[in-house]
Amino acid sequence: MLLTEANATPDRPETTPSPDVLASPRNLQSQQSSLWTRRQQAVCVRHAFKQYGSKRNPNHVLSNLNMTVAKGTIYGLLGASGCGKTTLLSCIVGRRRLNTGEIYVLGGRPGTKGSGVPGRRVGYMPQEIALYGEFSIRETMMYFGWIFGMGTSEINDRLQFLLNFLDLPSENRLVKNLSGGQQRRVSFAVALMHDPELLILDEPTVGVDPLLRQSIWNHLVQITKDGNKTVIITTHYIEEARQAHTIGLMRSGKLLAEESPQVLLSMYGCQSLEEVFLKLSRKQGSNCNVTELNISNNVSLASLHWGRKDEPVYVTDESGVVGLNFHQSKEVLITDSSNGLNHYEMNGRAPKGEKGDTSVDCDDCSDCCQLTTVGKMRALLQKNVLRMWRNVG
Ligand SMILES: Nc1ncnc2c1ncn2[C@@H]1O[C@H](COP(=O)(O)OP(=O)(O)OP(=O)(O)O)[C@@H](O)[C@H]1O
Repeated sequence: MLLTEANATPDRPETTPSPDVLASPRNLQSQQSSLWTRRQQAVCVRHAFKQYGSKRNPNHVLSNLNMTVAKGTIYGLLGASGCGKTTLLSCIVGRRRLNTGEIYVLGGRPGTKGSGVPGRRVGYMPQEIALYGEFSIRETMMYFGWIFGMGTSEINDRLQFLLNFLDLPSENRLVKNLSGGQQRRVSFAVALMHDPELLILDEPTVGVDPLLRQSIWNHLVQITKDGNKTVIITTHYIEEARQAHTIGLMRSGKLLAEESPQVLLSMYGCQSLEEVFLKLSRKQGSNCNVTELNISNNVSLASLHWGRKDEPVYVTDESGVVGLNFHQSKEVLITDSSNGLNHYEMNGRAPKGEKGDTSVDCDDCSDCCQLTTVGKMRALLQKNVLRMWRNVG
């Protein structure tokens, strides 16, 4: 489907409408039905707008973007460097907020009851490495396992699997002494640690050798097979995304297409996804209006040299969403209190100048930032002791 809202959603089953709905005008019934279908998706983004910069000099990064990620699928999000993939993922995991638009994650809005964000229903591997350098691999896994409410023996089992699967070095090696590629794999392992329902991976295969890359994809295919797990993945290797169930081709702040790889290839009569993307980009380029030209991310796709932004990236500390950090962070969380979106600091207080309720609650609240669980206390204690100890001198 091109340049339109995705509709890969099941129809609502026949149920007896509530008295409210019976009494309402017809249009309310259809609104309710579409809200229902949005909530059935793993992720559903509607009419998303996001800009950086000032009002006078805005950098429009997301521009009326719609995205539908069905449960139990792998969704490959592709686009040239700077087109807004990381920004979109950050909004999905609740690290940033949209200017306008709606996001539903596992049935709720990020930061609200039942959304699973923040929480252990979601595993997020951010693009940047943001681990505690003075932790060993094992300590890193223990720390995040406890944060996610896992027991020590469960963590140990999972650790052995992940060390093997991701071809990691000895569990006793300190993170700061690992190569960049190894650190990225530790970061990936952290996202997989608690076996989340929704995995959001921002370029997990960068710097990974082709054999391991293939086994990572095999694993993703395997975990989504029974329909209970969903993966959103961005990658520089456009052809590897053929293994995804759905591909979202992103350019200039929107999705040019959202379809299965096979449908895209046959629809555009192309041999490769890269060709499809070029065709669509040219088409969009020729339709471009003034507003779109103002968008900063019209990077030629031909080169596909997808570099990195040099902006510092905010990392949520101890939130159970991102949790990876070289330094202590006061990253804000987002909650949605009756129609409005608010920022919150990790201590639950609204930042200066912002009003709001301090509750950030969700159904599976044992891991929410609002509650301090035994595991979380243990993890924080371990973190502070280790960091103090290893930084002596
Ligand atoms: N915190 C920020 N403040 C201002 N501008 C930002 C910020 N973060 C990103 N941008 C800008 O927003 C645009 C989209 O960036 P984003 O990181 O989302 O792109 P991307 O598609 O993930 O790129 P890449 O593939 O290189 O990681 C870029 O022009 C970038 O410079």
